[in-house]
Amino acid sequence: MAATLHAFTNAAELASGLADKVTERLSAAITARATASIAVSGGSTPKAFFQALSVRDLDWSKVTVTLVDERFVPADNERSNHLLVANNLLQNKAKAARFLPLYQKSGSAEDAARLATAETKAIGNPFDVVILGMGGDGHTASFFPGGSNLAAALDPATPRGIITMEAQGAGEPRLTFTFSSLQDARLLVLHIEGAGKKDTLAKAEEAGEEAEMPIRAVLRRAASPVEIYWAP
Ligand SMILES: O=C1O[C@H](COP(=O)(O)O)[C@@H](O)[C@H](O)[C@H]1O
Repeated sequence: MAATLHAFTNAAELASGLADKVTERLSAAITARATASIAVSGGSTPKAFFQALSVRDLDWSKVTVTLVDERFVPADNERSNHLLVANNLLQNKAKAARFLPLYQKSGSAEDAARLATAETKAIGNPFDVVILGMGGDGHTASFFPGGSNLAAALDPATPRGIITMEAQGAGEPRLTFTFSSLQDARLLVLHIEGAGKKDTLAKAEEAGEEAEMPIRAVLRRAASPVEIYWAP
């Protein structure tokens, strides 16, 4: 499915423009189905967007928020994506939203993935909105080059749900929604910032193995069009 690039002059304009787009889609979902769902990424990029979205007018009590991926760490760990979302998105008007974490207190990441898959089933398919990020190595969600479960995570036949991932560039073991869970979102966004990420995107758009740059799976095979939000 073709991708569309939405280029902004700076990060603040992007945060506001993306918050407007997401608000519109979540509102439409509430009107159509009385509920709305959004899965967001962690990392350093989405903070300003989260803050902009948190003050938007919306019936947040009808919105379920979850994560595209998470580190296998509790929510008080400074590297937790849950912590980032709690501090920046689940504030202001968005405090009323329901949050479903991927991290579960359990003996192993595999057990946590099973529990999180069961917990998040209630959200319903497909997600109304998915916001992906991308690392400089071409990973998205926790689909890391060289990842322990990369082939399964990217296989369209792998069911919706959460899978574990370990990889050299990942730090802690990860929990990530599978490709099949994310690729048909009603609004599928790739949010990237900076010249370096634009260069990474250009490289990903060239011929090459998906396993080398897993973002290629999304760019090439997602059922939904990919809306790329970028600012320098
Ligand atoms: O590890 C992760 O990194 C990517 C990109 O993060 P950024 O710091 O370069 O913005 C992110 O999309 C993913 O959710 C996160 O777990």
